[in-house]
Amino acid sequence: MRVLLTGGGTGGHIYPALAVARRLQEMDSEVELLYVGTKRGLESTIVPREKIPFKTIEVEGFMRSLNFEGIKYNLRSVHLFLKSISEAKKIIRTFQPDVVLGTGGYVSAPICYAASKEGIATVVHEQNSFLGLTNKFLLRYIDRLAISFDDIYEQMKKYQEKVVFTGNPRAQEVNSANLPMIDHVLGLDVTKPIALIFGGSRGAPKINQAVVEAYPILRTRGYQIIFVPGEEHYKKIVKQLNDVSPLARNPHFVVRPYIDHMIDILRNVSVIVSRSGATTIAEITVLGIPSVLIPSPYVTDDHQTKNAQSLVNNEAAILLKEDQLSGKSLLSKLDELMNSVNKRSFMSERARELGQPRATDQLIQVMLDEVKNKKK
Ligand SMILES: CC(=O)N[C@H]1[C@@H](OP(=O)(O)OP(=O)(O)OC[C@H]2O[C@@H](n3ccc(=O)[nH]c3=O)[C@H](O)[C@@H]2O)O[C@H](CO)[C@@H](O)[C@@H]1O
Repeated sequence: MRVLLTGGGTGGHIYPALAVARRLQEMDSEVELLYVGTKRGLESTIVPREKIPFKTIEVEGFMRSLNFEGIKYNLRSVHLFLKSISEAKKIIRTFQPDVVLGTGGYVSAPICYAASKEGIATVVHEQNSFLGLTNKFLLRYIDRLAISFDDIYEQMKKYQEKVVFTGNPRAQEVNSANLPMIDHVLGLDVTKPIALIFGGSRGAPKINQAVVEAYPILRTRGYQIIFVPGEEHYKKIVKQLNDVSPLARNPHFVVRPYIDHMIDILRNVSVIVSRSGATTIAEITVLGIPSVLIPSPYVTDDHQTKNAQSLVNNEAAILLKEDQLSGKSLLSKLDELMNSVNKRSFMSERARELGQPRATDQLIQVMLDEVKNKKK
């Protein structure tokens, strides 16, 4: 079977596609994969490292504001989009996939559109509790839309028969990974609580700033912390922290620009402080990790607040709004969780109730069903 995967820009769109890729390879050693992304998206570094054949096309998003600059930018995007459809068709005709899976981000629009026009089984996965712009556009052309939050169903209107609930495939991957038992991770003792602080796949300056503000007190608490400010912000943040107190003298406070093998870390942390991107949510719930969620207010239709709310409503996470985020509030939420085993185990159970441990297999089944349907 030949499977074309596409999706990108940020990790939240890439890791679900990779979870499907790895599971397909486990199920069928003969499966042929091709991943199509853009040069600028994170996929251009993440996917080749996974040794999955990778091709790029040029495509850009649209600007929401319609001032002169916005219109100029959007005209260029329309031009690129039309060009990218013919590039996509070429890739599809050469690779001849049995099925195409799109996991969102601009790049999946021309690929999934072209695939459906070429009569190929096309499945799109939406990670969020809100239908993204790309997926909204694709809905009328594709065969199935797989979703991760039930309440999105209402937004589908006349396309509801295409919608199927699978969950986010990254959940099954992090849950079923066969990892050796270890006693240390990044030099920290896994038998004692570790908190992981990060701001999605690209880092979040406001979260980074709050950590820098909290650091003078945080370092004296002696908590084990893994802090991931994001590649782009790493150098500046390390300098700011070192100015307060050299990191070398605080071995329980580990800072990394990006974590390549997040599964190893996730399986060994007791608390997470992060944005509420949908794929992070899928990981937190399936593993039952207590969390402090700080939704990004800069995303479409405030969807990260909706993502976070699904956990908060089940008492599985603490919500910290960005406008209330400071060194002080971050420290107080961290204290609340790091100092109470009972609270952590209660939240852990509540989070796990929302986990989706069979999501990859369910999504693959939908893809296989569509391949069969096309052959009928
Ligand atoms: C600003 C923005 O547009 N964010 C969107 C983007 O977020 P973003 O890409 O940040 O997505 P998520 O939080 O959903 O996923 C991040 C992924 O990156 C991984 N990770 C993160 C840091 C690191 O060092 N190493 C690593 O592997 C996480 O474990 C997770 O698997 O896509 C999500 C899924 O559509 C959306 O819900 C978010 O709203």
